[in-house]
Amino acid sequence: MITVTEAVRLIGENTLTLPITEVTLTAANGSVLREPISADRDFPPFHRVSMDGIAIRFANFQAGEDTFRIEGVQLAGAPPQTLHQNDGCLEVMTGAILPGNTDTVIRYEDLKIFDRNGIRYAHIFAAPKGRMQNVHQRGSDRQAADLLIPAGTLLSPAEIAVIATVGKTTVQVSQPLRVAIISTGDELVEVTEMPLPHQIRQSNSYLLQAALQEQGVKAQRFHLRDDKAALLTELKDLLSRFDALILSGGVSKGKADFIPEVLAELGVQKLFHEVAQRPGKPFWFGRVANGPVVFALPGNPVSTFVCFYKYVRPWVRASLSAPAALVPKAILQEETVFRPDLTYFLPVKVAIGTSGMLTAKPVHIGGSGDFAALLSADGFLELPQKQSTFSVGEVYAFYGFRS
Ligand SMILES: Nc1nc2c(c(=O)[nH]1)N[C@H]1C(S)=C(S)[C@@H](COP(=O)(O)OP(=O)(O)OC[C@H]3O[C@@H](n4cnc5c(N)ncnc54)[C@H](O)[C@@H]3O)O[C@H]1N2
Ligand code: MOO
Ligand SMILES: [Mg+2]
Repeated sequence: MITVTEAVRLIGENTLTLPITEVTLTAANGSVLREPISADRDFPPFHRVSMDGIAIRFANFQAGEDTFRIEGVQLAGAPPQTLHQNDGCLEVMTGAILPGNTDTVIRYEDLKIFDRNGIRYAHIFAAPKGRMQNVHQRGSDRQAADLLIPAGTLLSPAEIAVIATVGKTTVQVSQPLRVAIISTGDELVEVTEMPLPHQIRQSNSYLLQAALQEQGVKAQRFHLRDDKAALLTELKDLLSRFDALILSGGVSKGKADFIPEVLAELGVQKLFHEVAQRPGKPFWFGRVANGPVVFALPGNPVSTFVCFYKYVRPWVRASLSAPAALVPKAILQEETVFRPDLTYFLPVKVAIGTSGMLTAKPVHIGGSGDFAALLSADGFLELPQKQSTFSVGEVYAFYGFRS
């Protein structure tokens, strides 16, 4: 049996580097960027008018002028005009380039336009604060060639907008991770079936599929019987078609717990079996040399759950070259005693305390088969192996499963 820290290390040493693929911008959301994105021009690329109104030379206002003859209109999208008379003005619209020979924009709300002898004037009644008022200055956000988005970023709508503005219609991202979720067990029937008294509907593969979906991974589900020959044939096929297999069930000491021996027969090298933790002690992990990775998670649903968030999710993110998920700390709210020499993953409900820190209240759970108890929890606190009494006010790593 190995420690949680050892298990994390061994899994971390077996992250994959996925090949790069080029996708269209419209299909890139949720993928991991594999090329840096730089600014092709300054942001903004010209002095951009940011309010509808008029543009003047500030020096003229400073010299005492408050009424300006309107020379014309500068619309957004029109090539730049130039103010001809120093004491004149041009009407300007949000998004337009600032006209030549002007440096200040005054909003329509701060002026009055009137007509005298067929000539239009703007009279300002709220003094402009200074040069470049209401002008979004060229290069003030980013400069041409600045790095905007580093490789490894998980693309979200904010990145998609920036990639669009630099003129890229396709982008290099990580190829999708091919994951098979495999539930095992003769007691399990499909969700659509009516279980007999000695059967249950299977839920772990749905849990895993949903949790992977949150990481942008579309996994396929399979179900296999506790039949050694069938397991050998089916798992052999799945190992040849996927980057990772996530199994649930069949890894403990039962008469039908065939998974470790079947994987060994199929040439999957065992990296560990059994981790000093509760729940999830019978967790098995291995890999085909330079090939697919196999997580064989214990079947009890809460174990599957904990092992996913503690081990599988970080591996998925690292393999996608995505940044690691944040693991905040939370302040324990109730004394908890756990004597076995194991790391204990305690289900908790969290809140934001008066200090602004996360606080964690233990959620009672009837063992690792009681997954309904997780409906009242937000995640798990990792209570370290070396300690047995965990006091109020102590802080521990919190693995949340609600986004
Ligand atoms: N003699 C021992 N027995 C057990 C030990 C042990 O150390 N010595 N460990 C216990 C622990 S801890 C766990 S966790 C389980 C792990 O069992 P397996 O990985 O072998 O899983 P199964 O036996 O197939 O199933 C266990 C339990 O979980 C239910 N299950 C399985 N798959 C699903 C699914 N897809 N959806 C819903 N529920 C599922 C299954 O029906 C069983 O009730 O072993 C202990 N035993
Ligand atoms: O992992 Mo087992 O779930 O401790 O019951
Ligand atoms: Mg078993």
